[in-house]
Amino acid sequence: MKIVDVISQKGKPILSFEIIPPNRGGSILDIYNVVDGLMNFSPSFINVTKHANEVEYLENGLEVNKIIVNKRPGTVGISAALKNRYNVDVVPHLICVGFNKYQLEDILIDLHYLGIENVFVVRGDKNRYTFREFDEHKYACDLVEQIVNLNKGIYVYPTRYNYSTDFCIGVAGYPEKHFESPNLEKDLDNLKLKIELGAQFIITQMFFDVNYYINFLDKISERGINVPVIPGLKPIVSKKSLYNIPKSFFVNIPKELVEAFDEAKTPKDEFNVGVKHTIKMIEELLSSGVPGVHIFTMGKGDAVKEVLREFQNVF
Ligand SMILES: NC(=O)C1=CN([C@@H]2O[C@H](COP(=O)(O)OP(=O)(O)OC[C@H]3O[C@@H](n4cnc5c(N)ncnc54)[C@H](O)[C@@H]3O)[C@@H](O)[C@H]2O)C=CC1
Ligand SMILES: Nc1nc(=O)c2c([nH]1)NC[C@@H]1CN(c3ccc(C(=O)N[C@@H](CCC(=O)O)C(=O)O)cc3)CN21
Repeated sequence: MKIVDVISQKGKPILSFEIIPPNRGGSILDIYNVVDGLMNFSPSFINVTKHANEVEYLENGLEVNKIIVNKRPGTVGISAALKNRYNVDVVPHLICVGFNKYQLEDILIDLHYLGIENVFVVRGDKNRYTFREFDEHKYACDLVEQIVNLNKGIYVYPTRYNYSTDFCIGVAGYPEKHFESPNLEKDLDNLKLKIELGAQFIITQMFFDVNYYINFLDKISERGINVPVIPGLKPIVSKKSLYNIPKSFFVNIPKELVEAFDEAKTPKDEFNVGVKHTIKMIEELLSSGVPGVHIFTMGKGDAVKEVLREFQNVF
C-alpha cells in the first residue's frame, strides 16, 4: 500500500523502521535476525537505505587497477525479501550520486515489477571516495521529477510502450537544516520544491530534542507544506555513538542527554540512558499528534525492542 494511504487509513500513529544493508559479503540472516524480533511490534513499513558506489585503487603486481565498488549493495533485493518474508510494505531508498537517470530508471522498473509501491528519494552522501557519474541528478528534487514523470508513463529512455508506474515518493526533511544549506529558510525552500514536484511524505533526519521537530512543523506549515512529516528517531545507546552521531549527521545533542551519558558508569547504564531518552521523545511526539514514528534501527535491535515495550498497543 502507499505510505500516504497507510497513514490515512490506520486511525492511529504508525510505526516504521529503517534498516541498512549488510556490508558487502555479509548475510541477509543478520537482517532477518533484527527484523524477526521487531515484527511483533507491527511496523507499517520498513525503509532500506541505499549507499553510494566508491572508487578504489587495487594494487595488482606492477599495475594499479581502479575499481568501483558498492560496500553495501542489495537495497532492491533486501526490500523484496522483506516484503515476501513479512508481508510488510517496504520503502527502498534511491540516491542520485553515482547513478545516471537511465540506471535509476532500470531500478525503478525492477521495483515496479516487484510490486513495491513506495520509494524514498535522497541525493546521497558525498565524500572523497564517492564515485560520481558525470551526468547524475544534482539534487533529490530532480529524481523526484523523474519518478513523477515515470508515473505518467514518461520514460527517460525513449520506449514504444510508456506503461505508467504509480510510486508514492518520500523525501528527507532536516529539522536542524541540512548541513550544506546556508540557513534553515533556504533548506525549507528546497523541501517545498520537492513537495511541489510531487513528493507525498517526509521523513525527518534524526533529532534529539522534540522542540526541533515542533519548530520545523510550524515553519513548514507556514510555507503551505501539508504532507505527513514522520519524525526519524535514533536511539543513542553508547558514549561512542554520542560523539560519532554529530560528526556523521550534523545534529545537536541536548545538554541533559550529554550529562546523563557523562554520569553513566557502565555500558548497561549508557544503554539505559539512551532507551529512556528515546521513550521520553516518543511520548512527547505522540502527545503532539505525529502521524507516526520512524526508528533508525541500524544495529540497535535490542534498544529498539526495549523502547517499544513501553508502547504496546499504541501503534
Ligand atoms: N543513504 C540514505 O539512505 C540516506 C541519505 N541521506 C542523506 O541526506 C543528505 C541530503 O539528501 P537530500 O536531503 O535528499 O538532498 P537534497 O538534494 O534535497 O538537498 C541537498 C542539499 O542541497 C540543497 N538543495 C536542494 N535542492 C536544491 C536546489 N534545487 N538548488 C539549490 N540547492 C538545493 C539543500 O538545501 C541541501 O542543502 C544526503 O547527504 C543524503 O545522502 C538521508 C537519508 C537517507
Ligand atoms: N547524511 C545521512 N546519510 C544517511 O545515510 C542517512 C541520514 N543522513 N539520515 C537518515 C538515515 C539514517 N541513517 C543511519 C545510518 C547509520 C546509523 C547508525 O546507527 N550508524 C552506526 C554508527 C553511527 C555512528 O556512531 O557514527 C551506529 O552504531 O550508530 C543510523 C542512521 C542512514 N540515513
